[in-house]
Amino acid sequence: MFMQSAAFFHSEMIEIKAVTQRFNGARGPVDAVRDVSLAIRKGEIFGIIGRSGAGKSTLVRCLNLLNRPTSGAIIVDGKDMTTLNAEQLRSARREIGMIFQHFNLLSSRTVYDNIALPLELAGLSKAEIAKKVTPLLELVGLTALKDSYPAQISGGQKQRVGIARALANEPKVLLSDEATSALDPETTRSILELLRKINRELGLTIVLITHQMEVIKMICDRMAVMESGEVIETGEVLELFRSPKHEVTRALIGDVIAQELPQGVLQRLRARLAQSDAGSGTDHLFRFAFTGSGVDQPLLSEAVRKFDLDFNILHGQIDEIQGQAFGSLAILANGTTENIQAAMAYLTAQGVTVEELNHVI
Ligand SMILES: Nc1ncnc2c1ncn2[C@@H]1O[C@H](COP(=O)(O)OP(=O)(O)OP(=O)(O)O)[C@@H](O)[C@H]1O
Repeated sequence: MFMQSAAFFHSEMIEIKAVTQRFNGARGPVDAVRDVSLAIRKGEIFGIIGRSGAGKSTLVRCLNLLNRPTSGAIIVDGKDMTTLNAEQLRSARREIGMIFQHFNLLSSRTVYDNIALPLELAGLSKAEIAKKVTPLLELVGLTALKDSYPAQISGGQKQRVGIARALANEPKVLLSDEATSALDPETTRSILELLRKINRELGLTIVLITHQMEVIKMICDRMAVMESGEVIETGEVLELFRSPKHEVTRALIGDVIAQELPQGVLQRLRARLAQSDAGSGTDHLFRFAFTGSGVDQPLLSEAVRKFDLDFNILHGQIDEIQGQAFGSLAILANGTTENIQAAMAYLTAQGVTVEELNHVI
């Protein structure tokens, strides 16, 4: 009884302990991942975000030992992956499914046979395979397309095949390496909804890597931000959106705003901010984040009146993150430096998170 309870209370599905992955690049050794430690809980969707080259793919490939870390430990469901022999590793890998940006389907096999592949490799009979593949087709909504070939289906449908194939061995963990990066926004949303459904219905732990904050915002519970091989910030998604601490996290959030502004507006904005930075302008770009009751209070008009400012709303969004209303506004504020500072202090005191974006847009 006591022996079991230790395992029972073990709520971490994956522990990454001081992992470093060194490669010998053309210009000498490169630490693609440097001294990373993270704990990923059972049943959560954990997002890892970073710019291209930050080390996300390398880290996620360490989790199933597609990359063997140079140092450190990877513990999945209580097992240290780095100490397993070849046979043990094969069986541990069956508990970790993976999906990819370019789907990696076999073009000569039908949808059904692509999903069946891992089961064939595991030596199951045709009847056993049918028993597993049929409900998987149903789960991902592809029953009607089971006899189609990859060339005959859309990108979103291909990723659904990839997801069903990754689930065939009933894994405990699903790794997603930029699984929606090749898809349009609407298809991205439908694939992320499917991942959320699988997470809830099967209790599957999902580790998702992406370079898009939108993806994190839509489905992740907690997240880590990577830069130059290191994890620089980690926490609840809502908390990081509300008050990002690191410049890179702020810039990734700023990207969402920059992407949604029309090109002309963005150029004029950058020109105005450059003048202010050079000391001859009075514009400042801010992002205001509100949660809960702050969303529906007239705080902004109060600040404008009280401190004699002009606010030009450039971008606004009200979302739900982890079930809580979350509002974000990008505002170009114009006024004296003194008044702007006083207004921002006032808004902060009212519970608004205020962040200057001049240097990240
Ligand atoms: N096999 C390898 N040999 C040498 N260097 C490598 C190898 N794999 C990755 N790197 C280097 O490690 C760094 C991190 O790469 P990685 O692919 O993990 O980043 P990423 O965040 O996933 O970016 P992207 O989204 O562009 O793939 C890069 O500088 C890359 O050039």
